[in-house]
Amino acid sequence: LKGASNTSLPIPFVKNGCLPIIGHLIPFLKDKSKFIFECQRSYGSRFFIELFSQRMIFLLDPNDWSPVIRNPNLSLPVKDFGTKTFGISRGFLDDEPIMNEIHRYFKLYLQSTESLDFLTARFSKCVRDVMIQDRARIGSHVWHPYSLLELSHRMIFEASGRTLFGDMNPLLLEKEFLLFDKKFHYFAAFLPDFIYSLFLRREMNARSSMTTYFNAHPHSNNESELVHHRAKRILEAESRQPNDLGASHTSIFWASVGNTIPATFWSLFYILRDPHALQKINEEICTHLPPFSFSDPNDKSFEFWTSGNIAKCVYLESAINEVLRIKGTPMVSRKCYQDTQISLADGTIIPVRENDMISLFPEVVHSDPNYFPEPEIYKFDRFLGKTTDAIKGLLTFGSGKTICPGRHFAKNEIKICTALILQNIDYEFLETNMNINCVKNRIGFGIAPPDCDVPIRYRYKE
Ligand code: HEM
Repeated sequence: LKGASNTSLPIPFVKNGCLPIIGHLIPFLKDKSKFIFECQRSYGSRFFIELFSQRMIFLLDPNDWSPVIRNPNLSLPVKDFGTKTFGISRGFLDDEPIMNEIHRYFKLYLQSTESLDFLTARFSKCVRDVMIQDRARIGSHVWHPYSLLELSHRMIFEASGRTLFGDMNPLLLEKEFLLFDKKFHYFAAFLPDFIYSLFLRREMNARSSMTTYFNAHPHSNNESELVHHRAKRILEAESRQPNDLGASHTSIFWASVGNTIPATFWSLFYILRDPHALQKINEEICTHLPPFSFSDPNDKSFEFWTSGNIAKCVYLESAINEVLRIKGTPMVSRKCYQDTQISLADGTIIPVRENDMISLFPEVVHSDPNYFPEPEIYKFDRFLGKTTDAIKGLLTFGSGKTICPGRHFAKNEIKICTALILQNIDYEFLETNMNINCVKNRIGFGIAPPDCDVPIRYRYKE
């Protein structure tokens, strides 16, 4: 075993499932959750594995997380994501001044109260527009057979694309997005290049089509400030290669919908089946968020759908946080960019080499009864009065300097879709007692979609 001779770490090397050259790649890609929990049972909360020649050190005890998050030599492998996952050139990603500026834009244009309110109201309007079109297509008060994931996709995909990118038609990219998204876990696993060109050619082509589209349309009318300033800065950069703008837009496009669609699915899946949650959430939506008119083109009710008013829906907030806990299974990965050491909670010091990866796996905490009593049960009011940022161990959006900058917008998107569906749509589940799990190989990248869709029928209320 290659890794065994490498052991200079004071923590065990996992022997199960390790093959020559590729190391633990197969069990890791197949079902991360199962593999990590099995390793935890055999080796405790600290162990390491190998993926090709890279060491991946797992620290599953949340008491060990803060020295990792705070260590300046460890950070989210943004450059690997950029190149391997989205095809951005390495030279461009190495341009520190540009990258720092773009990072600043994330804070400024996704998180400031003014920008967040603008994006939130615009997103509400865009979902309303999608609903108006949909209602015109299927008619009002006519039952339409569909499925819950499709409905979540339909409500989020176009509205989110238009909110960020302005007057473009996101549906032109839908087929390519779905192809790429289905195999996203391979792109985010940073595999050797030949694997992509040999086995994932269709998905590579789909990604290229999105890049080409965005290269040809760097700006659109009514684009968000984030997209506007980012595109402008990228176009000015001397380090930029021809595809970098399109690839960077593709990365934001994916980031903005790749997790929000499954999160909305799970939110509806749990809330719609819980009469008590439905009653409480319906009451507060009715009080704080004005319904819109399907017939009045000048209706401006979406302007009241601000972050402030949405935040008044405290049961909805708690219900969404509970979805983020029960289905939020990211792997918070930090790459080591310079040899360093980490001093863990019990005083153990771990030497970490350049190129090692440290992984925290919040699902271990999200499903720990010491943190969340009866963790397997969805309790819509579990987080009443608490915010996700304040809850120790709930790391659905990552942590530290690179914590997801879109998290407040993402939560508003999920809430808006859920609220608008409750306000405007009657629905019925066509099958009860379905046993639905997450797509296993998507675990580790945020919120995994369901492994099968849930048949429903819906109709617009009169
Ligand atoms: C439910 C939805 C979402 C989930 C679960 C999610 C989760 C995450 C996670 C886990 C990270 C890595 C953080 C880290 O390891 O420190 C991340 C990064 C990021 N997310 Fe999100 N995200 C969501 C929605 C969004 C949205 C709507 C946007 C943009 C509009 C967005 C933009 C980004 C960006 C730009 C980064 C990279 C940050 C950096 O380079 O520092 N995300 N997200």
